[in-house]
Amino acid sequence: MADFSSLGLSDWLIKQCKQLGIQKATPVQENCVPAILQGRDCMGCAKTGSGKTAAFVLPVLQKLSEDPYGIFCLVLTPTRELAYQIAEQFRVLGKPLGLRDCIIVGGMDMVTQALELSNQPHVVVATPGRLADHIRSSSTFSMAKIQFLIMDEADRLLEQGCTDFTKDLETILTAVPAKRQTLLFSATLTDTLQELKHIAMNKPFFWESKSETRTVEELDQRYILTPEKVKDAYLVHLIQTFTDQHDDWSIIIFTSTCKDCQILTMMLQKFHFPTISLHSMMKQKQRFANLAKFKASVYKILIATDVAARGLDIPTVQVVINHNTPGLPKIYIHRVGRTARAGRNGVSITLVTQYDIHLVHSIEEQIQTKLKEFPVEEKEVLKILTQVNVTRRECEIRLESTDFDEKKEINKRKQLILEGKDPDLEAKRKAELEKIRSQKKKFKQKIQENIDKQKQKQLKKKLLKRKRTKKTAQDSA
Ligand SMILES: Nc1ncnc2c1ncn2[C@@H]1O[C@H](COP(=O)(O)OP(=O)(O)OP(=O)(O)O)[C@@H](O)[C@H]1O
Repeated sequence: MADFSSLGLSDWLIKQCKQLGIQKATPVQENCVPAILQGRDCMGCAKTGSGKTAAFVLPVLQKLSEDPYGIFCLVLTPTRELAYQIAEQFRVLGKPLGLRDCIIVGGMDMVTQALELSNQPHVVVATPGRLADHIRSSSTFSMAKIQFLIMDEADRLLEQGCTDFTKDLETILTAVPAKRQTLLFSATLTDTLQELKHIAMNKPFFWESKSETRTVEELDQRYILTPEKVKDAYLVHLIQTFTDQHDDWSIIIFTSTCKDCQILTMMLQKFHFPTISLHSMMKQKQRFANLAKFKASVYKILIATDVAARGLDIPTVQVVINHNTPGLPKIYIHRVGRTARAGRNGVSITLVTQYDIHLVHSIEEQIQTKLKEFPVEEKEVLKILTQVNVTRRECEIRLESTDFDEKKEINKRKQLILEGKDPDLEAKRKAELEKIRSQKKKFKQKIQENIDKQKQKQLKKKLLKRKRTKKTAQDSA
């Protein structure tokens, strides 16, 4: 690992790093910092927990100190919690500069944010949706002079997943100047490289950590094969074992849906585990409060959806449990990357049902590592099976008696309205699309059936012809 002084960083920044216990540059910092200081666009792809944030924060602060003005730098990131974490790094490292930052994320007061933006902060850290709203609705601030556009978790920002940022990114990209430095970072950049090259247009410096595996060596990656019905009993057993054995361990459990996240939280609380949840159906203030309590180890277990899968840096997390096997290797890489960060050790355990085995194979292929089985005393699990499943059912019934599903529907409708769509028309459009899709499927099936029939006919004809030729040959012989 290189000394920060050899990277071209100023003494005050090196001193600031030292105060934080950051002595030597990690490879992504060693390679990207000099290129950024030279004024180049940069794409950095390095494993989770390898210090990508400081790789862009440090050179930006150095450039800012040479010519301080606002708004100098815009950082985009997919989740609200991550925006706060990045802003914190800017604030801590940029303290000697008297850095002014501003966080623009959904779920928080828009008027306060507009005021902060009009005060020309040096650095704006934002999620795309809320920033685009401000750009569309306000003329009290300008992004026209920014020198740096940074996209952290850049591949997620470009993905058209459950949250599609495309339109908001278009709005933001028209508000920032063409002459700028663009920096793109993620642990999984490679799938979206071509799209990203359109954003970082000036022959970007591309750096990718050279390693066969895509997860860190310090991570012990395990799986447990379990029938769906026994999954929760395994979960309770695992947590009981870890909490019995380690006082200071924190655990993140990832679930596939907000509802599952809520039910599991209720269930583990019933078993008196110090559990708290994080998902997108919660009010933003509650989300921040829960995360803060987990970070402070007031609660040792965080149950979360993929809203917590990327970027979050919580050193006490020793274990990540995937309650569902992630459908995409990329999601797996980010989830398990919440532990074993910055050279520490960690364990990940993925609960796998018989229907998920193909997913595990594609994860293993991508990460170039075989997951090992996690040994569990099955007898112990079976002992608690009935109690766990009864408790889960009770929690499900309790949740059904609240307006959780209704809230979800309302949230969906709210989101559509914010996007300028009519929820009823959208529902109709979706139903029609579904109808067309199923008609197409039926049509395809019919065509396939016809092709198969024709093939069979041709085959029969061929066989018959062959038989006849053989017979004529025999006759003439
Ligand atoms: N040079 C360094 N030496 C030691 N620790 C470092 C160094 N640089 C950063 N760190 C620490 O490493 C941890 C992980 O860094 P960071 O959050 O930037 O990782 P990342 O690469 O962005 O991970 P992810 O892909 O999960 O977002 C942080 O706690 C950070 O303070």
